[in-house]
Amino acid sequence: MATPTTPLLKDELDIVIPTIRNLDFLEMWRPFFQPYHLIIVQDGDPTKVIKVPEGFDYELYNRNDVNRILGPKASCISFKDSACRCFGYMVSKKKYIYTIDDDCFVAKDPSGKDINALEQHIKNLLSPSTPFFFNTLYDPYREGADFVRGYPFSLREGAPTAVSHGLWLNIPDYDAPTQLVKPRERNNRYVDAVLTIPKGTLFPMCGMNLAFDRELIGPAMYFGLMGDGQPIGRYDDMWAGWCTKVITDHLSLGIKTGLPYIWHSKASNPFVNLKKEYNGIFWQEELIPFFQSVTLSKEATTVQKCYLELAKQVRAKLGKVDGYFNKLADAMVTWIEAWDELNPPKGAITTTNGPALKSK
Ligand SMILES: O=c1ccn([C@@H]2O[C@H](COP(=O)(O)OP(=O)(O)O[C@H]3O[C@@H](CO)[C@H](O)[C@H]3O)[C@@H](O)[C@H]2O)c(=O)[nH]1
Ligand SMILES: [Mn+2]
Repeated sequence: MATPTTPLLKDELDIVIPTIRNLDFLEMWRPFFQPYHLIIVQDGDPTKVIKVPEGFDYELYNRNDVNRILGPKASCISFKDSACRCFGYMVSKKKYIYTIDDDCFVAKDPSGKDINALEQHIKNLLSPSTPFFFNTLYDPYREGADFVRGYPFSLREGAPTAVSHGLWLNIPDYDAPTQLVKPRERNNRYVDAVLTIPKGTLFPMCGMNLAFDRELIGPAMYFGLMGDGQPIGRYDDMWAGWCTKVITDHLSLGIKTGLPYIWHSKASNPFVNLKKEYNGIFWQEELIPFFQSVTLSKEATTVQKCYLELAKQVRAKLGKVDGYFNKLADAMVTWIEAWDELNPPKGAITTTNGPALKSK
């Protein structure tokens, strides 16, 4: 009788789910997610009771918990926007994070087999990336592939993978204008590939189906100031992705995109999205050149140091685009302070009582 295998990274990975809805979607993921610990970040009204399906090991945080745990530093955690999910990254104690939206379901591959998205993300994270030289046969570490002729042997060791960015079948993650002109467009194209995003190239990171190595890049995964009281929304994951990419480039880490796919079921309202996004659509024409021009010093040897240097440059160069970026630069610093308070270096004596877990 074959001994049951322990799920990969069972005790080293947390699944972070932001939610304002219910968590029925977990039933479909049960075969893949049940062995893992969930961190549920309940957004919106904290008096609303979110039912977690039986049999899952979880901790759940609502806005009252965020305020209780972070005190005044809670100001850096967005309210009424999926950006709140980054609070889950901060309170986790695990090496890896997988975050997924509550309207994302198990997709099927072309053979009709259910896709274990978590397993593919783990494979992506546990194998190196190739940011310094593009391999035309895609992921060279994958079964049945390799480096192609002309690929320098000195670069074949690759770089540690910090982020694994998955994709979506059915409802693609389009911005509001695209959603408005193509309301019925569905993504049915399953591309069987995992690519490393080359060094020096930015990308639009979507938080819907995303995994990362928290120890390599966690402090950079701040999803910004979005939603309630802010002039922008739905750019939380984009902001985190641009900050993360300049930092992984600087620290010689890799980011992969492609497999795994999930099935994205809900198209959010394009008119509501347009209101949330309109500043972002306009500002990003200034933000992209800013991130493309960012340089970090050789003293920036940790993610926190990189991030604080970045916050300084945001204030200096983007504050003139809009006063919002001064607030965001402050929030970036607060985020790092809160991160370091909740995640002191191993062996450090801590004064905080740590996050009080609300599990069952
Ligand atoms: O105020 C809110 C709104 C939503 N959530 C939770 O966040 C995710 C995503 O919500 P939703 O599926 O409604 O939004 P999409 O437009 O499909 O999401 C895309 O935009 C990104 C948001 O910037 C998101 O990551 C993308 O996938 C769900 O789990 C909601 O329950 C929330 O917590 N607060
Ligand atoms: Mn959605």
